[in-house]
Amino acid sequence: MHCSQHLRRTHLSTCVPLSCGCLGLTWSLTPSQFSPCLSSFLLSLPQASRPPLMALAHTFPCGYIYVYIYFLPRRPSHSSCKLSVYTLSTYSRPAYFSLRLQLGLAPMAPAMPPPVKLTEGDLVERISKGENIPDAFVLPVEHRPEVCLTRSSDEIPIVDMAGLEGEKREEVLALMHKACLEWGFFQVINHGVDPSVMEYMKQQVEEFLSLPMHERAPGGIRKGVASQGYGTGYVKPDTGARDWRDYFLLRTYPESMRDYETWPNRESFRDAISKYTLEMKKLAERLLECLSINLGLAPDALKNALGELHQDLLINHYPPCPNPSVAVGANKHTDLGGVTCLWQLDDVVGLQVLKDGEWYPVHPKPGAYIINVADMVEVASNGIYRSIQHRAVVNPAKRRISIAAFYDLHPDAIVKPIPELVSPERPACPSVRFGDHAMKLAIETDKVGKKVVD
Ligand SMILES: O=C(O)CCC(=O)C(=O)O
Ligand SMILES: [Fe+2]
Repeated sequence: MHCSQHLRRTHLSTCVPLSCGCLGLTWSLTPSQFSPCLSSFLLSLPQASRPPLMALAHTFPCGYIYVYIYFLPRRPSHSSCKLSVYTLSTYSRPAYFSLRLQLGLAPMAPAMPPPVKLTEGDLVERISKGENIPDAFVLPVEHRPEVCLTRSSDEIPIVDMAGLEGEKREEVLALMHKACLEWGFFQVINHGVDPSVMEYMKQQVEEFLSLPMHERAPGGIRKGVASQGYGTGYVKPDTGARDWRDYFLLRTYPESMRDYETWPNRESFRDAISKYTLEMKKLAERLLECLSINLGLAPDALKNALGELHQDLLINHYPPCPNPSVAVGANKHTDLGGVTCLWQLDDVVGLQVLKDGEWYPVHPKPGAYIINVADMVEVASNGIYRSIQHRAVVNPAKRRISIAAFYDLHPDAIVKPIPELVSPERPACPSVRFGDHAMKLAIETDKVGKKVVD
């Protein structure tokens, strides 16, 4: 039987001929409809008549993956089959991999497109000057952010840390505990970070972002996921799209790991970074103490469980986006380390937190920090505290800047659930080597074979 006819008859009510002619069909099925449909068709064929060669390739017009399936004739009776090309226009990358796995193929297609090499001109900041957003940023429909108008960020607890020093201490700790359990996120005010250092940092960051690119990135645009410096987003394996953000990533502790070659050669900027990151270190350590106490542990329990601090600072720069409903600034993720202290610099909304399947915006509160539990505290707390997914959406009018200070770990640090938090009712979750965990993202990006900056 002619494969394409069988497929058409059995499964495709919406097929239309390819506009370029003769070779195949185009479907407009959703990924969830599609994957079971095609794979069950292929698997239902008797072994002998399964197409002997099937190659899948893809490209990203409009952010979708097109999958081409080539069937070559196996037997003379199949000669009429020749070569059939099926173009699947709504097909997401995870569905693509899962289809390949279901068909017994390696997750990677044999021939992947070569890595896309970008130059300075491809930073989002430059692209944002255009009227349209390039296809590389367009998310598959199911990943597009809805701008949530109904949820209020007031629901995310605000913890006044000034109360920790006085008679309200128990109340403040209890609020933090509740926030960690229910949200994995909270905001802090009166957090003790020197306001003059915050102001200095803000001014230096704004000045930095107005510098010409060769001064912002003296060592060139950041290379690869593991290096420091100024750069731009990668293709995300789960969406196939790039984030609409550029960023400056730097390791700040231990101090010996500061890669000054990638920092702009400006005394005041370096000074601001040093002062600011020291404040962030102190804040994170204080928070880890509170979280430890709230878990019924000694104040230094989480700090000891995480080991030496490898602090990373990420200055996120989200230029205005001509079509924010189809792109995202930072795609949904959890943070890798212990805790994150995030500062949204201006009055531009962007951060959203996932709770019970809904995205809640976190409106910037002047001078406040947004604190979130990250993956390694989830492990150390044996899952009592969870590292919650969040993302940043973009807008057409204003650029947005946020600064995240990550309490990251030595790559060899092995984080285990703290023994006091393990019980027969709550058996130990698996231990994690931080370096392996952090490399997961990079490896996944490599697997896809399509790094943005090579
Ligand atoms: O910009 C934001 O609000 C969020 C950024 C973020 O989550 C991150 O950099 O890990
Ligand atoms: Fe994050």
